[in-house]
Amino acid sequence: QQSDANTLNLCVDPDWMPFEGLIDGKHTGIASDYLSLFSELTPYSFNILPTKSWKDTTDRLKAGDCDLTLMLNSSAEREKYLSFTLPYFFGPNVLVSKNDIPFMQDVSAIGDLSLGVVSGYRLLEEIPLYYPGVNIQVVPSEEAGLVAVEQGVLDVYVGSLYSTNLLIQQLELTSLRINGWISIQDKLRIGFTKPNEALVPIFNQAIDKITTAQHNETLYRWSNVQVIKETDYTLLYYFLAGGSLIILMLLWRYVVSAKVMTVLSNKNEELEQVKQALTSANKNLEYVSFHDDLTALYNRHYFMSALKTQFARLSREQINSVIMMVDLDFFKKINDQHGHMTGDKVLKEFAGVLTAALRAGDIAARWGGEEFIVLLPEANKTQSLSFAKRLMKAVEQQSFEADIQLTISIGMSQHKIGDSIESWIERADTALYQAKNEGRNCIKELA
Ligand SMILES: Nc1nc2c(ncn2[C@@H]2O[C@H](COP(=O)(O)OP(=O)(O)OP(=O)(O)O)[C@@H](O)[C@H]2O)c(=O)[nH]1
Repeated sequence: QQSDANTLNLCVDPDWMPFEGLIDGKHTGIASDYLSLFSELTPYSFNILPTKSWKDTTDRLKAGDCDLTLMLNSSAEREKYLSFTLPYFFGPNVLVSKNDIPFMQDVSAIGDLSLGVVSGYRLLEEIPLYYPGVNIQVVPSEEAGLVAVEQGVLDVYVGSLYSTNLLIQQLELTSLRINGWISIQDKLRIGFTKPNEALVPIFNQAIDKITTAQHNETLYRWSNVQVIKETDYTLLYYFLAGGSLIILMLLWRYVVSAKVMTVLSNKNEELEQVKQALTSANKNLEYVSFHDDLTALYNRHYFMSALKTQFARLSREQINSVIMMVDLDFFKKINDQHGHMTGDKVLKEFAGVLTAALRAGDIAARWGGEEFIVLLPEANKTQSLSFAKRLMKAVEQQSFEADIQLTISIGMSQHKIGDSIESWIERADTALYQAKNEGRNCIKELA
């Protein structure tokens, strides 16, 4: 249902502030900041199809009316109809209860208490998996869950720190406290419907380009996280007039509650620190597991999983695509003559030259040592040959560390009917072997 090739139909969650919302039909929240970034960093523009609820949004994604949604966790259920980018926004999930429940370090501390979870949220799939036996009560929305805790119908509610905290403030649910945290974090990604899964690597590249400063700016603009700790002094004033005995009693009560508040406030600080440490550790882990640390290109593991995601569609629709193996010639000599450190610099410089030559949607990765692999989806023979020649020329013109004159050998294979991922890569590898045997600094192709 795309209105033109570069316009995507976007469905959002109309009621999940500060992540996103539709206010008078206008998209707002953290997701709207990221939408502006994606409009700049990709060739796509977005047409927002208004929906009434998150359920309506998921129904329209399943029906294929929308092409994507911007901020959601992946889950086994959602993988059935969506393909996900890398996560780009991380946030903790917290436990909310009335004041009189002690601080809860994770879901296991809940015991027999009832726990409210919103219908359709991924937490509903994952909490029973990680914490079997918890007394879960399904609620229709975050607001309904928090109000149920305020009214004593539910003991605890679990949800995102940012959205629950905003709702507690907006609805003035002053008896509620953010009173613990759970180890299941939100890792929010873009979800594309299956017919649009080819866009995943393009948006992954855009996500890679978002700077830490841009992430932080968005987080600070919208999160405004102030864990609520207000004390109601009205009763105190009233009883003060009543007599010194009552004053003494109240003073005693006040001292006790102040102590509780201090403990709570320390816990909230701890929670904030844990949250920050978790967020950056997770980001780092994601990055390290998908990238090569020397060249900062994707690694073999990421390449294989991205290829797997695209392969079914390329095969099914018989889309012309090419795999290219690129190997630096006589690299051992460079190490031997100039040292390993110089060798490392040359590898990094080459990765820069390779990255600059890519089109949006191409995926390049370090295959191992001085060998690199490139997937050119939707490229015919002429286009891929011209890419290979352009790359060889760029390497020839690059002034590498220590004035090294580098050349490369390239083996290419066009995807053909009946190919498996392995047979396709193996032909590119054989073509590279031939290029090496025929004197290097050349391109060989196996159909
Ligand atoms: N500096 C550096 N060298 C590496 C790295 N990984 C692999 N190498 C070196 O790359 C060299 C590859 O040598 P060979 O497989 O003989 O290939 P070659 O010398 O490039 O020769 P041809 O590929 O046949 O042209 C070895 O000396 C490895 O030690 C790395 O991360 N840094």
